[in-house]
Amino acid sequence: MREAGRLVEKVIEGRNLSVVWEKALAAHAQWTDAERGAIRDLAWNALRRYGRDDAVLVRLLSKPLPNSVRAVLLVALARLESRPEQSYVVVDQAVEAVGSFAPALKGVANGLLRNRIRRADELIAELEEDVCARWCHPKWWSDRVQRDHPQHWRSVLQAGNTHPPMALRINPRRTTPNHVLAELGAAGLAARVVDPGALLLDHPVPVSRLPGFAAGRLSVQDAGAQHAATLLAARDGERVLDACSAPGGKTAHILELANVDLLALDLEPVRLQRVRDTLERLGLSAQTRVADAASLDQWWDGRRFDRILADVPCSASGVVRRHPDIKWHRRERDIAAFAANQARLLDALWQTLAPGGTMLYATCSVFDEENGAQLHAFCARHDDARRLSLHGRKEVQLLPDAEHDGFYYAALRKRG
Ligand SMILES: C[S@@+](CC[C@H](N)C(=O)[O-])C[C@H]1O[C@@H](n2cnc3c(N)ncnc32)[C@H](O)[C@@H]1O
Repeated sequence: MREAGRLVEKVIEGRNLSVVWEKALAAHAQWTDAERGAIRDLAWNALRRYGRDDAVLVRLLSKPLPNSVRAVLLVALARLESRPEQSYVVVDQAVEAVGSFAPALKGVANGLLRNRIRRADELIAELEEDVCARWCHPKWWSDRVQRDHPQHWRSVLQAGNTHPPMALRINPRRTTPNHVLAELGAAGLAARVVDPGALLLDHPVPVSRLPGFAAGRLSVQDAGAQHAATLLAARDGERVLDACSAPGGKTAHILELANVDLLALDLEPVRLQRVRDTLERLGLSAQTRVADAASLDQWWDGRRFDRILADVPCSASGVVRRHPDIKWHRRERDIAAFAANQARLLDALWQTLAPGGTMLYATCSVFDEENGAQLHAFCARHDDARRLSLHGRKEVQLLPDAEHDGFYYAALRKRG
């Protein structure tokens, strides 16, 4: 609980969860897979529920506590919710964790958690009126989801607070779904096919337990993300641009499905190296280049592409259960900044698309400003752009659920 508390403490002080997690892993190479999994679960769950449990702390504390103690209490409050049958064990663990670095505050921690157990019903009733506490999302965020998805806003917010599913992508160049299902079964891992080439594990496991991963027979990729390569539908011999490619899941999928000449760009050198590593593991090849995709003079040689995947940086509001710190760090004004950058990328990339070519626009957002409204504005600016139908619709908005994360896709054809 102390280690999970350290992660939560850094996040409430404004740090990025993925970065602090990578650093913690590097500093504790001795942690076993089970320890890593347990610490990760505790910290991620606490951050998914932060809006609610922070409101509980506000109600139960009479004076402020150091962030280190608050963080352990947040971990313990989330645990009390998920394991009510172990409530007194949770209290003991939390008190011991606080005692290890702030012995004078053990009593406060103990009293607060026992108070939370005693007053559970009363607190639930009080928090019902507080939107942030009720939905565990900032109010501006839940208001926006409600406005953009009036039919489904509750399920979107609820999905954002759950443990995400773990999906696998089969590399058809090396194996088949049936073969992978058999290999997983032999390793004691139950899974089912959810889309052609996509399997959903019944229970997430560390990658090291996946048979065939190192040999490149499969990859971990959300089932919703796997729509990108199939919707792009690149054909053998085409010239393809993956404009924002890192860490490379979609790049690899495109290359698994067709023999194309692919250029993968990304702004971040460290992230682009992950694309190269992934391609090597899977036995695939592409040109890779560090560049700002919108600055054509940095990277474009003037030869146009038949297909472009623009999987642009976005709010990540469709994958928030995987990155729960995002909910608390984003500000509403960030969404307009993302949308402006997306428009800049789209306008630049459009120039590099061949007449008759296709650009697939993708985000992992559920906010309309980055999705439908973005495409609407793009088409108003470019009279040589025509929306292509995707599965009979002008766009695909996947909302997060038990099988996949939230993604948005729209395809544009350039007049020939
Ligand atoms: C949504 S992620 C891409 C995920 C990737 N397509 C995949 O499936 O693995 C967006 C990526 O865009 C990169 N990026 C952000 N701004 C960029 C820019 N101006 N030009 C190129 N890449 C950019 C980020 O570094 C990040 O890796």
